[in-house]
Amino acid sequence: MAVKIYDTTLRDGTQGEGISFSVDDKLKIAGRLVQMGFHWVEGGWPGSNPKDMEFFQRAREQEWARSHLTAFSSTCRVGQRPETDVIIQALLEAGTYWVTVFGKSWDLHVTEALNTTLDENLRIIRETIAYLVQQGRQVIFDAEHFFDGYKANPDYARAVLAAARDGGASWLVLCDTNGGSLPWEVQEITRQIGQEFALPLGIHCHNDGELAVANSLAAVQGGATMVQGTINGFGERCGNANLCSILPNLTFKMAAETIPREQLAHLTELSRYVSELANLHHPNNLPFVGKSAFAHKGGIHVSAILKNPGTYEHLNPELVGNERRVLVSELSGASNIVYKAEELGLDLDNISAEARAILQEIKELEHQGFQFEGAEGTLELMLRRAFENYQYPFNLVAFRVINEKREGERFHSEAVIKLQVGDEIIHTAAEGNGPVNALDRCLRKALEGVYPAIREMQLSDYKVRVLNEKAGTEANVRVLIETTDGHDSWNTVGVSENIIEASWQALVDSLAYGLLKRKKTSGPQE
Ligand SMILES: CC(=O)SCCNC(=O)CCNC(=O)[C@H](O)C(C)(C)COP(=O)(O)OP(=O)(O)OC[C@H]1O[C@@H](n2cnc3c(N)ncnc32)[C@H](O)[C@@H]1OP(=O)(O)O
Ligand SMILES: CC(=O)C(=O)O
Repeated sequence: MAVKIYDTTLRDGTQGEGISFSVDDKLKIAGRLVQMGFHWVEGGWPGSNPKDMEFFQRAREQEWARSHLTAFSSTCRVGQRPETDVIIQALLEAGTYWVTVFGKSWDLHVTEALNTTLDENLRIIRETIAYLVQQGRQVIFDAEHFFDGYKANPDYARAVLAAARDGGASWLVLCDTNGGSLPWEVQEITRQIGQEFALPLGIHCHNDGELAVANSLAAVQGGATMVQGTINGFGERCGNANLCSILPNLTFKMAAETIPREQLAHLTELSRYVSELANLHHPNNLPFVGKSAFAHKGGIHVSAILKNPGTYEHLNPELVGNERRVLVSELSGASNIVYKAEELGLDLDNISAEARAILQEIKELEHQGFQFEGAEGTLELMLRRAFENYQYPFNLVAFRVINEKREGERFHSEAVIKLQVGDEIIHTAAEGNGPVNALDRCLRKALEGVYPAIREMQLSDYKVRVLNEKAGTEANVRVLIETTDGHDSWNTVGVSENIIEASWQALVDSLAYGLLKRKKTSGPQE
């Protein structure tokens, strides 16, 4: 079975709240989709806005390989003829060989939204498609609200498809525009339409009932051979069918021929790239492509995947370019420690007494408020201390922070630190706009001469979480710090009832871990 993949991220995806791509972004995304072998890329609606018009002008200079670029539009307006309708003329100006036209297939929409007669709707669909075909275009017809329309008035919904066919459409796409249909309805209605119409069928689902992926797969079971959707399920209201889930399900579970299998290994990268260009967080729990899609936390799970990954994974993550991860937390068993130690290249003989001891320490620290799954830097330092006799590159002798606020003057903080580095004692002082900033500056000042690599490390995020709010200002706090060296970033954690001490722990780990990473990639420090 072959199923063609039609991407509408650049059109229906941009109808999602908070999503707006520049023309450059759209061209970049289109380029990636082409590289991966998507069959159609719907670039936008040229009659809607100048940005989409510019996209189609610039898209002519881009390489389309075996993918088709398609431009989207409504039919001509009620009472108009396509040859004089501005929206249809803009569609032709886009200059694409493929065009996608949507029309109403639910009688309610014809009378209420279009405010016209059922016959006039059939006329604008038929005449628009016939005109576009006459202008040398291949037309995909999106039958808007098809499933709702079919349930309300099946004869009229069929008449709409017949009008599109008679106009010369190449594909009939059944749309679950309001996203409220159920998989078995979609499968059965698609099957019935497939028996009545000789044209190939497509499916376009929205996710309002959280069933867009299931409905798209059901349509394929019912005979559809084109699936429309978007990357990450972006789209109007709750979004469209997510192609990042549909593609692996079709390919690996339903044995359908879609895009080349080797290209599916770029799916995770594509999904994250599109989120990045949309300036949106990439949800960890996205199936197949999310950071947590193959992350194992419970000790029982990790123990089993060490024996056979298939015990808790429905698919090999490499097939979609994702990776298996093991998290360490209070829900870990010794297996999580063994897995993590192996990943770090530490010499650990299976489940040893040391592994059990460190596991116990982790559970106790999490009870105090530490959270290691979000602080891989602190965790790695702990494991290396336990299994490799890792020594910190510096040790605290003492520090003092002075805060002063005088009426009418700015808050003033100053830190003084005494550190031991090898045999040397380093004594420094620095000011900052707050106590943590003063400590951070002072610590760097003390260490930069000995470890110049620290100059490249910047604190990129600092989060404080009060752990037992009821204790008020006496509460324990957790400080999570993210640090970057411009290429990579890492997280470290500290917990104390004193926010300065918690910050100090996380700060020290952030620099120590940065130096460790540096040593691992480029050998010993200068
Ligand atoms: C199901 C879907 O997702 S379809 C795609 C929806 N996407 C968008 O709407 C985004 C792009 N849209 C736009 O830029 C604008 O809405 C435009 C340029 C298309 C139209 O703008 P305007 O001319 O100002 O009209 P407006 O948006 O207020 O109303 C839509 C008009 O299109 C008509 N219309 C709706 N569907 C169709 C159709 N399939 N065929 C013909 N006309 C249609 C409506 O009846 C309404 O006409 P009216 O003003 O005479 O009542
Ligand atoms: C065509 C379309 O976007 C829809 O029916 O949802």
